Amino acid sequence: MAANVALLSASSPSTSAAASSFLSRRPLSRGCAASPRRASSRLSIMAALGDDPIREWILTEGKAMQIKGTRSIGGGCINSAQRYDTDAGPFFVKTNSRIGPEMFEGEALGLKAMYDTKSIRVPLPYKVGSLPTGGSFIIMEFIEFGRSRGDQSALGRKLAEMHKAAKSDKGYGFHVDNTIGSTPQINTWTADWIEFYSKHRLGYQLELASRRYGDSAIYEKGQRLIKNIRPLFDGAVLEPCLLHGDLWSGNISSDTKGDPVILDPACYYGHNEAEFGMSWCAGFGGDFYNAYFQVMPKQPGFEKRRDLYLLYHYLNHYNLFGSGYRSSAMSIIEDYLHLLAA
Ligand SMILES: Nc1ncnc2c1ncn2[C@@H]1O[C@H](COP(=O)(O)OP(=O)(O)OP(=O)(O)O)[C@@H](O)[C@H]1O
Repeated sequence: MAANVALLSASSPSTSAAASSFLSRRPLSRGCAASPRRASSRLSIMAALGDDPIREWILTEGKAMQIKGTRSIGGGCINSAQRYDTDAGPFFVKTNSRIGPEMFEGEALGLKAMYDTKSIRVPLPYKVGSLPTGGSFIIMEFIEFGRSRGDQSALGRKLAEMHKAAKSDKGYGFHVDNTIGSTPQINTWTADWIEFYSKHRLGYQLELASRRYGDSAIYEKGQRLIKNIRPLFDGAVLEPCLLHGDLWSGNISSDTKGDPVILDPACYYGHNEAEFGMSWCAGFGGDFYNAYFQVMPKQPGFEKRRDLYLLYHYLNHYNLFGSGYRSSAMSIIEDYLHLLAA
Protein backbone atom coordinates (compact mmCIF):
# COMPACT_ATOMS: atom_id res chain seq x y z
CA MET A 1 0.00 0.00 0.00
CA ALA A 2 2.79 2.45 0.86
CA ALA A 3 4.19 1.70 -2.60
CA ASN A 4 0.85 2.68 -4.12
CA VAL A 5 0.97 5.98 -2.35
CA ALA A 6 4.50 6.67 -3.52
CA LEU A 7 3.25 6.33 -7.09
CA LEU A 8 1.13 9.44 -6.68
CA SER A 9 3.75 11.80 -8.00
CA ALA A 10 4.01 15.29 -9.55
CA SER A 11 1.31 17.95 -9.23
CA SER A 12 -0.97 18.95 -6.37
CA PRO A 13 -4.70 18.17 -6.43
CA SER A 14 -7.19 20.25 -8.32
CA THR A 15 -10.63 19.97 -6.81
CA SER A 16 -13.49 21.78 -8.51
CA ALA A 17 -14.90 24.83 -6.78
CA ALA A 18 -18.33 23.19 -6.65
CA ALA A 19 -17.15 20.18 -4.71
CA SER A 20 -14.76 22.17 -2.51
CA SER A 21 -17.56 24.38 -1.32
CA PHE A 22 -19.58 21.36 -0.22
CA LEU A 23 -16.83 19.51 1.55
CA SER A 24 -16.18 20.31 5.16
CA ARG A 25 -12.63 21.26 5.96
CA ARG A 26 -10.90 20.52 9.20
CA PRO A 27 -9.08 23.61 10.49
CA LEU A 28 -5.28 23.69 10.28
CA SER A 29 -4.00 22.52 13.61
CA ARG A 30 -0.52 23.93 13.84
CA GLY A 31 2.31 25.86 12.20
CA CYS A 32 1.76 29.21 13.96
CA ALA A 33 4.89 29.77 16.08
CA ALA A 34 7.51 27.55 14.44
CA SER A 35 11.19 28.52 14.63
CA PRO A 36 12.85 29.50 11.27
CA ARG A 37 14.70 26.15 11.23
CA ARG A 38 11.57 24.12 11.90
CA ALA A 39 9.71 26.24 9.37
CA SER A 40 12.26 25.55 6.63
CA SER A 41 12.31 21.81 7.32
CA ARG A 42 8.53 21.87 7.27
CA LEU A 43 8.64 23.66 3.91
CA SER A 44 10.85 20.94 2.45
CA ILE A 45 8.53 18.24 3.83
CA MET A 46 5.59 20.06 2.27
CA ALA A 47 7.40 20.35 -1.08
CA ALA A 48 7.91 16.58 -1.05
CA LEU A 49 4.30 16.03 -0.08
CA GLY A 50 3.19 18.09 -3.07
CA ASP A 51 3.89 14.86 -4.95
CA ASP A 52 1.24 13.05 -2.92
CA PRO A 53 -1.99 15.01 -2.52
CA ILE A 54 -3.54 12.40 -0.20
CA ARG A 55 -0.73 12.52 2.35
CA GLU A 56 -0.52 16.28 1.93
CA TRP A 57 -4.17 16.73 2.88
CA ILE A 58 -4.01 14.28 5.80
CA LEU A 59 -0.93 16.01 7.24
CA THR A 60 -2.34 19.53 6.88
CA GLU A 61 -6.09 19.96 6.90
CA GLY A 62 -6.55 16.44 8.28
CA LYS A 63 -4.69 17.55 11.43
CA ALA A 64 -2.42 14.51 11.54
CA MET A 65 1.25 14.87 12.48
CA GLN A 66 2.17 11.35 11.41
CA ILE A 67 0.87 8.64 9.10
CA LYS A 68 1.61 5.40 10.90
CA GLY A 69 0.65 3.05 8.09
CA THR A 70 -1.76 2.27 5.29
CA ARG A 71 -3.54 -0.87 4.28
CA SER A 72 -5.85 -1.97 1.50
CA ILE A 73 -9.50 -2.69 2.17
CA GLY A 74 -11.25 -5.14 -0.12
CA GLY A 75 -14.91 -5.12 -1.01
CA GLY A 76 -15.39 -2.51 -3.73
CA CYS A 77 -15.37 -3.38 -7.42
CA ILE A 78 -14.71 -0.05 -9.09
CA ASN A 79 -12.15 1.70 -6.90
CA SER A 80 -9.27 0.77 -4.61
CA ALA A 81 -9.85 1.50 -0.96
CA GLN A 82 -7.28 2.11 1.76
CA ARG A 83 -7.21 2.80 5.46
CA TYR A 84 -4.69 5.42 6.55
CA ASP A 85 -3.77 5.12 10.22
CA THR A 86 -2.55 8.35 11.76
CA ASP A 87 -2.01 9.89 15.18
CA ALA A 88 -5.26 11.84 14.52
CA GLY A 89 -7.19 8.60 13.91
CA PRO A 90 -7.90 6.58 10.77
CA PHE A 91 -8.99 8.00 7.40
CA PHE A 92 -10.77 6.14 4.61
CA VAL A 93 -9.39 6.81 1.13
CA LYS A 94 -10.64 5.60 -2.26
CA THR A 95 -8.63 6.06 -5.42
CA ASN A 96 -9.37 5.46 -9.07
CA SER A 97 -6.42 5.37 -11.42
CA ARG A 98 -8.42 6.10 -14.61
CA ILE A 99 -11.37 8.36 -13.84
CA GLY A 100 -11.10 12.09 -13.05
CA PRO A 101 -12.50 13.64 -9.85
CA GLU A 102 -16.09 14.06 -11.14
CA MET A 103 -17.18 10.62 -9.91
CA PHE A 104 -15.87 11.23 -6.38
CA GLU A 105 -17.21 14.79 -6.38
CA GLY A 106 -20.66 13.33 -7.01
CA GLU A 107 -20.14 10.81 -4.20
CA ALA A 108 -18.93 13.53 -1.82
CA LEU A 109 -21.89 15.79 -2.57
CA GLY A 110 -24.25 12.88 -1.96
CA LEU A 111 -22.57 11.83 1.29
CA LYS A 112 -22.59 15.41 2.56
CA ALA A 113 -26.26 15.90 1.68
CA MET A 114 -27.18 12.70 3.56
CA TYR A 115 -24.86 13.56 6.46
CA ASP A 116 -26.54 16.94 6.84
CA THR A 117 -29.92 15.32 7.47
CA LYS A 118 -28.57 14.03 10.82
CA SER A 119 -30.68 10.91 10.40
CA ILE A 120 -28.84 7.80 9.28
CA ARG A 121 -25.08 7.45 9.74
CA VAL A 122 -22.93 8.10 6.67
CA PRO A 123 -19.21 8.90 6.51
CA LEU A 124 -18.41 12.59 6.35
CA PRO A 125 -16.45 13.37 3.15
CA TYR A 126 -13.36 15.54 3.64
CA LYS A 127 -11.60 16.01 0.34
CA VAL A 128 -11.77 15.12 -3.36
CA GLY A 129 -8.90 15.71 -5.75
CA SER A 130 -7.00 14.66 -8.83
CA LEU A 131 -4.04 12.36 -8.77
CA PRO A 132 -0.99 13.55 -10.62
CA THR A 133 -1.21 10.41 -12.77
CA GLY A 134 -4.66 11.39 -14.06
CA GLY A 135 -6.86 9.46 -11.64
CA SER A 136 -8.60 10.80 -8.57
CA PHE A 137 -9.17 10.27 -4.86
CA ILE A 138 -11.65 10.87 -2.06
CA ILE A 139 -10.77 11.09 1.64
CA MET A 140 -13.53 10.60 4.17
CA GLU A 141 -14.28 9.68 7.75
CA PHE A 142 -13.27 6.11 8.53
CA ILE A 143 -16.12 4.12 10.07
CA GLU A 144 -15.32 1.09 12.18
CA PHE A 145 -17.95 -1.51 11.28
CA GLY A 146 -19.58 -3.80 13.82
CA ARG A 147 -20.00 -7.52 13.38
CA SER A 148 -23.78 -7.72 13.11
CA ARG A 149 -25.74 -6.92 9.96
CA GLY A 150 -27.50 -4.31 12.07
CA ASP A 151 -31.02 -3.77 13.23
CA GLN A 152 -33.44 -3.89 10.27
CA SER A 153 -36.08 -1.77 11.95
CA ALA A 154 -33.51 0.91 12.85
CA LEU A 155 -32.40 0.90 9.22
CA GLY A 156 -35.98 1.33 7.98
CA ARG A 157 -36.76 4.08 10.48
CA LYS A 158 -33.58 6.08 9.89
CA LEU A 159 -33.80 5.78 6.13
CA ALA A 160 -37.37 7.10 6.28
CA GLU A 161 -36.18 9.94 8.54
CA MET A 162 -33.64 10.86 5.90
CA HIS A 163 -36.30 10.82 3.18
CA LYS A 164 -38.55 12.94 5.34
CA ALA A 165 -35.84 15.42 6.34
CA ALA A 166 -34.37 16.27 2.96
CA LYS A 167 -36.74 17.70 0.37
CA SER A 168 -35.71 19.72 -2.67
CA ASP A 169 -37.24 22.96 -3.91
CA LYS A 170 -35.63 22.48 -7.33
CA GLY A 171 -37.67 19.44 -8.21
CA TYR A 172 -36.28 16.01 -9.06
CA GLY A 173 -32.57 15.63 -9.84
CA PHE A 174 -29.32 16.56 -8.12
CA HIS A 175 -26.62 19.22 -8.16
CA VAL A 176 -24.43 17.09 -10.41
CA ASP A 177 -24.75 14.00 -12.58
CA ASN A 178 -23.28 10.93 -10.90
CA THR A 179 -22.88 7.23 -11.60
CA ILE A 180 -24.88 4.09 -10.84
CA GLY A 181 -22.25 1.37 -10.79
CA SER A 182 -20.11 2.80 -13.54
CA THR A 183 -23.06 3.90 -15.70
CA PRO A 184 -23.64 7.67 -15.92
CA GLN A 185 -26.74 8.78 -14.02
CA ILE A 186 -28.29 11.98 -15.35
CA ASN A 187 -29.72 14.29 -12.69
CA THR A 188 -30.98 17.31 -14.63
CA TRP A 189 -33.50 19.13 -12.42
CA THR A 190 -37.03 18.33 -13.61
CA ALA A 191 -40.31 19.53 -12.11
CA ASP A 192 -42.30 16.38 -12.83
CA TRP A 193 -41.28 13.03 -11.33
CA ILE A 194 -42.87 10.85 -14.00
CA GLU A 195 -41.06 12.82 -16.70
CA PHE A 196 -37.77 12.60 -14.77
CA TYR A 197 -38.04 8.86 -14.15
CA SER A 198 -39.18 8.14 -17.71
CA LYS A 199 -36.47 10.17 -19.40
CA HIS A 200 -33.42 10.12 -17.14
CA ARG A 201 -33.82 6.69 -15.61
CA LEU A 202 -35.76 4.22 -17.80
CA GLY A 203 -35.28 6.08 -21.10
CA TYR A 204 -31.54 6.54 -20.58
CA GLN A 205 -31.00 2.84 -19.84
CA LEU A 206 -33.16 1.75 -22.78
CA GLU A 207 -31.13 3.91 -25.14
CA LEU A 208 -27.95 2.48 -23.72
CA ALA A 209 -29.21 -1.08 -24.33
CA SER A 210 -30.17 -0.15 -27.85
CA ARG A 211 -26.75 1.38 -28.56
CA ARG A 212 -24.71 -1.23 -26.71
CA TYR A 213 -26.48 -4.42 -27.79
CA GLY A 214 -28.62 -3.24 -30.72
CA ASP A 215 -31.57 -4.44 -28.59
CA SER A 216 -34.47 -2.81 -30.41
CA ALA A 217 -37.03 -5.22 -28.88
CA ILE A 218 -36.46 -4.11 -25.30
CA TYR A 219 -36.08 -0.49 -26.44
CA GLU A 220 -39.43 -0.41 -28.24
CA LYS A 221 -41.41 -2.22 -25.56
CA GLY A 222 -39.75 -0.08 -22.88
CA GLN A 223 -40.68 3.11 -24.75
CA ARG A 224 -44.26 1.87 -25.01
CA LEU A 225 -44.31 1.36 -21.26
CA ILE A 226 -42.92 4.87 -20.67
CA LYS A 227 -45.72 6.40 -22.75
CA ASN A 228 -48.30 4.61 -20.60
CA ILE A 229 -46.99 4.72 -17.03
CA ARG A 230 -48.95 7.68 -15.64
CA PRO A 231 -51.90 5.62 -14.30
CA LEU A 232 -49.47 3.69 -12.09
CA PHE A 233 -49.08 6.87 -10.01
CA ASP A 234 -52.80 7.58 -9.52
CA GLY A 235 -53.43 8.64 -5.93
CA ALA A 236 -49.73 8.79 -4.96
CA VAL A 237 -48.33 11.89 -3.32
CA LEU A 238 -45.08 12.62 -5.12
CA GLU A 239 -42.40 14.81 -3.61
CA PRO A 240 -38.65 15.02 -4.14
CA CYS A 241 -36.88 13.27 -1.24
CA LEU A 242 -33.14 12.76 -0.93
CA LEU A 243 -32.39 9.16 -1.95
CA HIS A 244 -29.23 7.13 -1.42
CA GLY A 245 -29.93 5.81 -4.91
CA ASP A 246 -28.00 2.52 -4.83
CA LEU A 247 -29.17 0.81 -1.67
CA TRP A 248 -28.17 -2.85 -1.76
CA SER A 249 -26.55 -5.02 0.88
CA GLY A 250 -22.98 -4.14 -0.22
CA ASN A 251 -23.69 -0.50 0.65
CA ILE A 252 -25.37 -1.15 4.00
CA SER A 253 -23.50 -1.86 7.20
CA SER A 254 -23.60 -1.04 10.90
CA ASP A 255 -21.12 0.65 13.21
CA THR A 256 -19.69 -0.80 16.41
CA LYS A 257 -22.73 0.48 18.35
CA GLY A 258 -25.00 -1.46 15.99
CA ASP A 259 -26.36 1.71 14.33
CA PRO A 260 -26.99 1.39 10.59
CA VAL A 261 -24.51 2.97 8.18
CA ILE A 262 -25.02 3.52 4.45
CA LEU A 263 -22.17 4.03 1.99
CA ASP A 264 -21.24 4.59 -1.62
CA PRO A 265 -24.37 6.46 -2.75
CA ALA A 266 -25.71 7.57 -6.12
CA CYS A 267 -27.82 10.33 -4.57
CA TYR A 268 -30.58 12.34 -6.15
CA TYR A 269 -33.93 13.80 -5.16
CA GLY A 270 -36.66 11.42 -6.23
CA HIS A 271 -39.89 9.70 -5.26
CA ASN A 272 -39.09 7.89 -2.01
CA GLU A 273 -40.30 4.50 -3.32
CA ALA A 274 -37.51 4.53 -5.93
CA GLU A 275 -35.13 3.86 -3.02
CA PHE A 276 -36.33 0.25 -3.00
CA GLY A 277 -35.26 -0.34 -6.61
CA MET A 278 -32.31 -2.48 -5.49
CA SER A 279 -34.37 -4.40 -2.91
CA TRP A 280 -33.79 -7.64 -4.89
CA CYS A 281 -30.27 -7.62 -3.46
CA ALA A 282 -30.77 -5.67 -0.24
CA GLY A 283 -32.47 -8.27 1.96
CA PHE A 284 -35.10 -5.88 3.34
CA GLY A 285 -37.59 -7.81 5.45
CA GLY A 286 -40.89 -7.12 7.22
CA ASP A 287 -39.21 -5.31 10.15
CA PHE A 288 -37.51 -2.94 7.74
CA TYR A 289 -40.69 -2.01 5.84
CA ASN A 290 -42.88 -1.75 8.96
CA ALA A 291 -40.45 0.69 10.57
CA TYR A 292 -40.05 2.63 7.32
CA PHE A 293 -43.80 3.06 6.81
CA GLN A 294 -44.31 4.29 10.36
CA VAL A 295 -42.31 7.40 9.41
CA MET A 296 -43.10 7.63 5.67
CA PRO A 297 -46.59 6.16 5.26
CA LYS A 298 -47.18 3.72 2.42
CA GLN A 299 -48.88 5.42 -0.51
CA PRO A 300 -51.76 4.11 -2.60
CA GLY A 301 -50.47 1.95 -5.43
CA PHE A 302 -47.11 1.15 -3.75
CA GLU A 303 -47.22 -2.53 -4.73
CA LYS A 304 -48.19 -1.67 -8.30
CA ARG A 305 -45.12 0.54 -8.71
CA ARG A 306 -42.61 -1.71 -7.00
CA ASP A 307 -41.43 -3.49 -10.15
CA LEU A 308 -41.26 -0.23 -12.06
CA TYR A 309 -38.52 0.87 -9.65
CA LEU A 310 -36.73 -2.47 -9.90
CA LEU A 311 -36.74 -2.09 -13.67
CA TYR A 312 -34.24 0.79 -13.69
CA HIS A 313 -31.67 -1.28 -11.81
CA TYR A 314 -32.32 -4.46 -13.83
CA LEU A 315 -31.77 -2.47 -17.01
CA ASN A 316 -28.59 -1.01 -15.53
CA HIS A 317 -27.35 -4.50 -14.64
CA TYR A 318 -28.16 -5.64 -18.17
CA ASN A 319 -26.11 -2.75 -19.54
CA LEU A 320 -23.26 -3.35 -17.10
CA PHE A 321 -23.07 -7.12 -16.92
CA GLY A 322 -24.82 -8.46 -20.02
CA SER A 323 -27.68 -10.65 -21.03
CA GLY A 324 -28.16 -12.52 -17.73
CA TYR A 325 -30.32 -9.61 -16.56
CA ARG A 326 -32.21 -9.05 -19.80
CA SER A 327 -35.02 -11.50 -19.12
CA SER A 328 -35.79 -9.96 -15.70
CA ALA A 329 -36.03 -6.50 -17.26
CA MET A 330 -38.06 -7.71 -20.23
CA SER A 331 -40.57 -9.64 -18.15
CA ILE A 332 -41.23 -6.59 -15.95
CA ILE A 333 -41.85 -4.50 -19.07
CA GLU A 334 -44.16 -7.11 -20.60
CA ASP A 335 -46.13 -7.58 -17.37
CA TYR A 336 -46.74 -3.84 -17.17
CA LEU A 337 -47.75 -3.62 -20.83
CA HIS A 338 -50.27 -6.36 -20.12
CA LEU A 339 -51.53 -4.71 -16.91
CA LEU A 340 -51.88 -1.33 -18.62
CA ALA A 341 -53.31 -2.88 -21.80
CA ALA A 342 -50.73 -0.82 -23.69
N1 LIG B 1 -16.05 5.31 5.33
C1 LIG B 1 -15.64 4.05 5.37
N2 LIG B 1 -14.95 3.59 6.44
C2 LIG B 1 -14.51 2.31 6.46
N3 LIG B 1 -14.69 1.41 5.46
C3 LIG B 1 -15.38 1.82 4.38
C4 LIG B 1 -15.89 3.15 4.28
N4 LIG B 1 -16.54 3.27 3.10
C5 LIG B 1 -16.46 2.07 2.49
N5 LIG B 1 -15.76 1.19 3.26
C6 LIG B 1 -15.43 -0.20 2.89
O1 LIG B 1 -14.50 -0.17 1.81
C7 LIG B 1 -14.82 -1.13 0.81
C8 LIG B 1 -14.94 -0.46 -0.54
O2 LIG B 1 -15.84 0.64 -0.47
P1 LIG B 1 -16.89 0.97 -1.60
O3 LIG B 1 -17.89 -0.14 -1.67
O4 LIG B 1 -17.39 2.34 -1.34
O5 LIG B 1 -15.94 0.93 -2.89
P2 LIG B 1 -16.31 1.12 -4.42
O6 LIG B 1 -15.25 0.46 -5.22
O7 LIG B 1 -16.54 2.58 -4.70
O8 LIG B 1 -17.67 0.35 -4.47
P3 LIG B 1 -18.49 -0.37 -5.61
O9 LIG B 1 -17.56 -1.11 -6.46
O10 LIG B 1 -19.41 -1.26 -4.81
O11 LIG B 1 -19.24 0.72 -6.33
C9 LIG B 1 -16.10 -1.79 1.27
O12 LIG B 1 -15.73 -3.03 1.84
C10 LIG B 1 -16.66 -0.91 2.34
O13 LIG B 1 -17.28 -1.66 3.34
